Amino acid sequence: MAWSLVVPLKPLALAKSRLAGTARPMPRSALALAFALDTVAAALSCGVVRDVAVVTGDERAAAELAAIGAWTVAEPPGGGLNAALAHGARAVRARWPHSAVATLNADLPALRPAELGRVLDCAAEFPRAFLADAAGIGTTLLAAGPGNALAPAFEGRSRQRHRASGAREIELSGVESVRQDVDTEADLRTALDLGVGPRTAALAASLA
Ligand SMILES: Nc1nc2c(ncn2[C@@H]2O[C@H](COP(=O)(O)OP(=O)(O)OP(=O)(O)O)[C@@H](O)[C@H]2O)c(=O)[nH]1
Ligand SMILES: C=C(OP(=O)(O)O)C(=O)O
Repeated sequence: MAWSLVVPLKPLALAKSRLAGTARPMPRSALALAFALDTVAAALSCGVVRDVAVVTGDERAAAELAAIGAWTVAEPPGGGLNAALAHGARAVRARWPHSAVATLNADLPALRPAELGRVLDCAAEFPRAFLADAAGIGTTLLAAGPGNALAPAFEGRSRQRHRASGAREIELSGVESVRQDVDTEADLRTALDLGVGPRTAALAASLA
């Protein structure tokens, strides 16, 4: 099955607020952009991904992500993350009416295309499916097969919410790179240990 991915991205100046207040000042905007570029580049290299739509109100991020092959959808007014994702899914279905669609967080800098492919192949067996994040509380990917509404319920304890919504939890092992979102400095260290994409690696090296 060919997938369209919807990747949400906050304005860079507001993103990654949990990387603030650490012992050393972190360039949060630059990190958020590096994570998004590495996430989207890896997703575009996955054999079952047809295209990646990034929903963002950030012009610089939109331009840089378009330059590596994503298409961009303007942020809908006043909605927050779930509204942005639902809007992105509608834009995908306007372009590809019978498409399978999956959301993918923009903060997965260790993402490996083969692991994403395994998760999407598993998701293809269910009307809706999701993958819990590494912490076991949130969600990094929510998928809806052709003809099924995405019905995103992200933010906070979204693993539980997605399970309660009837989406099937994907319980594959060996897909850590798809689960490892980076919210904190400890998450960043774990992602660096897994192996991150080139933009995050270069930025992390310059901070070391
Ligand atoms: N387009 C869009 N993306 C969002 C919005 N809120 C969060 N995101 C994205 O959703 C994903 C998960 O976001 P969060 O973990 O809540 O936010 P974050 O900026 O990554 O980190 P914090 O500021 O520390 O919460 C990331 O890809 C964010 O960029 C929103 O209102 N609009
Ligand atoms: C918004 C979510 O992610 P995070 O853990 O990055 O806040 C979520 O998992 O629903």
